[in-house]
Order: sequence, then structure tokens, then C-alpha cells
Amino acid sequence: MLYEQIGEEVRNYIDQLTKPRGSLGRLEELAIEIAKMTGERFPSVTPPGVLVFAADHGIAKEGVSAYPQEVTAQMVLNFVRGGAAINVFSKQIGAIFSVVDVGVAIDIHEERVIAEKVAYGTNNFVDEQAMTKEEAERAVQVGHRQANEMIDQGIRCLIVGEMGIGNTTTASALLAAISGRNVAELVGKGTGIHDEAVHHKRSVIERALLLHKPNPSDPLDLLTKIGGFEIAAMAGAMVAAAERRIPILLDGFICTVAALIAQRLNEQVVHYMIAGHESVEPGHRIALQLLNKEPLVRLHMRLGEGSGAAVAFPIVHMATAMLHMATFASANVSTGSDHHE
Ligand SMILES: O=C(O)c1ccc[n+]([C@@H]2O[C@H](COP(=O)([O-])O)[C@@H](O)[C@H]2O)c1
Ligand SMILES: Cc1cc2nc[nH]c2cc1C
Repeated sequence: MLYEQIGEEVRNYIDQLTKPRGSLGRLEELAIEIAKMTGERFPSVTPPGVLVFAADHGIAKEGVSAYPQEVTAQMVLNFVRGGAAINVFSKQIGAIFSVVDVGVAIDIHEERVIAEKVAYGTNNFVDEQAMTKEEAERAVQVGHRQANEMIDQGIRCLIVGEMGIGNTTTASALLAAISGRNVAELVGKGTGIHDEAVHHKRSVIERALLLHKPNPSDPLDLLTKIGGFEIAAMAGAMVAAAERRIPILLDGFICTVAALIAQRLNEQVVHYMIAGHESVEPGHRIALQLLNKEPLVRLHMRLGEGSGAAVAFPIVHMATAMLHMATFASANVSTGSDHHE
């Protein structure tokens, strides 16, 4: 549960800082939210942790991505060698970074990749269940354990990223099931497929939903029938962060769908989430609305990996830094007519 009392104290304290009341806008609300999450009057979000989960998707066989499946494994190697966007951004924000293989389709021979493979990719959910219930549970537990390990290392804010060719199809199927919205409204170009392929992607998802009829409020049923291993692990990681009162900075579309799964595992988790950015993927806005979250930035990004959250992190950091301003009393600045002690 949130520390409501501390939130109120911080709200009153912010009104004593040397600025016109409310003039730091959303930063003020962010500082209050983080105080409520952490129970600290002067919370810190540094260092942040970036935890990237990688997995493959059987649905990729349907030709729903602009890139071949082997890119998942290739990018995992790129992550440990420091060449991806998220590596560059993680360095900029001073993040602790890890990448976890929770279900990549091939063996990865690289000791810097955390090996937690549940299976060699999911099954193609257009004609069979994506995974077994036990696999879904295991993937959630991998995420939970990995987030706890990062928190033990001292991170004060968690960014959960993903890599998985085909996972915008999986995330779209999950969101359509959860929201009951039309697939056409939420399906997008993912890595950059053309319009005709978007139609095909839509019909693949519609077929899968008709076949499986997942229960929109049962996270394990959703994951088992139409999920992905990285999405399950991300949800587990979010649950762990909330349990440890660590703020979660959400990334793009896939991450936000994982957040909806996390919400169905434990509804308290939503109170620990901050929406980092709004992705170009059309379903992202819908997923954010379901969580009742307003993104911090809109930069026309659609990369994943945790990159949008990493870009938004400095804003969250600024919100906590703001609390170290002088007060009207300490700086001997006259208060305005609307100032209340
Ligand atoms: O985060 C997003 O909003 C986002 C939007 C589009 C694509 N992606 C990334 O692209 C991959 C999935 O795209 P696709 O076309 O293969 O389904 C996966 O690795 C994601 O990290 C991510
Ligand atoms: C190159 C590449 C990098 C990515 N990072 C996240 N999803 C991705 C998809 C592709 C294709």
C-alpha cells in the first residue's frame, strides 16, 4: 500500500519551496507519487536499473514482423557488447544493465547473458497454445527473481525492457483480449511492416482470439494461450518491484501490455508505475488509458528495449531533485498572497 500520509507531507512541503505554487506542474505530482511509493520524504531514484528480457515468438512464422526471428538472438549479443540504443541510454542515466534470455529460440553462448530460458520460443498461437501454464508461471518467476536481484544490487527505479521479434503481434493479441477493443484499432506496424502485412497481422490475431477465447481477467490464461515469455517475465519483475516499493518506469507498447498482465497478477502494482513515453504503436495509447497513466514524453519512438523509459528517466530524476530546493523561510523570500503555511 502507498504511504498516503507521507505523500500529503511532501505535497505541503513542495508548496513551501521557492517557486510560485504549482509552477513545476507535473514534476510536483511525480515527486509526491514517488514519495508515496517509497515512503521517503526525499526519495532517490538513482541508480536506475534496466532489465531487458528477450524471447522468441512462434507467431513470427506468420510473417508479421519486418525482421527475421534470428534478430532476437543477434540483438541479445549486441546488448551484452554495448551496441544497442538501450546500452547508450543506460550509460547516460547511470543505470545498472542486465539482459536475460527467458525464451530465445536458439542457444546463446555468452556468459554475460543471464540464462533463464524457459523454452526455445513460444508455439505459434494461431493454431496452438503459446505455452503451458507451468511455463507461464516459470517465466513470471524468472522476472520476479531477476528484479529482486537487481533491487538487491541497490537500484532505486526499475526500467523493464524487452526484445522479441514478433512481440507486437503477441502484445496486440493480449491487449485485444484484455480490452475487448477491435483488433483493427490497436494493431500497428511494429518494426515497420507495410499496410498489407498489417491486414494480415490483424487477421492472424483475430483467428487466434476466436480459437483460444482467453479469460481477460486471468493473467495465466492470457499468457498460456497468447502470451510471450519476455512479457510474462516483465510482469513478474513489475510485481517484485512493487513489493519492494521500487518505482517502475514503463517503456513502450509491449512493456505496457506486460504492465496490464502485472496488474492482473496483483492490482497494487499499478500504484508503483510511471508511464515513461508514448510509443507510435497505436495500441500503446489504449494500454496506457486502461492503466490510467499519462506518459511523460511523446517522441515518436517505437524501439522497445526500455529505450523510451530510459529517455524519460531524467524527468523523473529532476522531480526528486526538486525537493532539495530552498524553502521561502530558509531563503528569506517573501511568500505570495496565495501562500498558506
Ligand atoms: O516498445 C514499443 O512500443 C515497440 C514498438 C514496435 C516495435 N518494438 C520492438 O520491435 C520488436 C517487435 O516488433 P515486431 O514487428 O517484430 O512485432 C520487439 O523487439 C520490440 O522491442 C517495440
Ligand atoms: C534491429 C532491431 C533492434 C530492436 N530492438 C528492439 N526491437 C528491435 C528490432 C530490431 C529489428
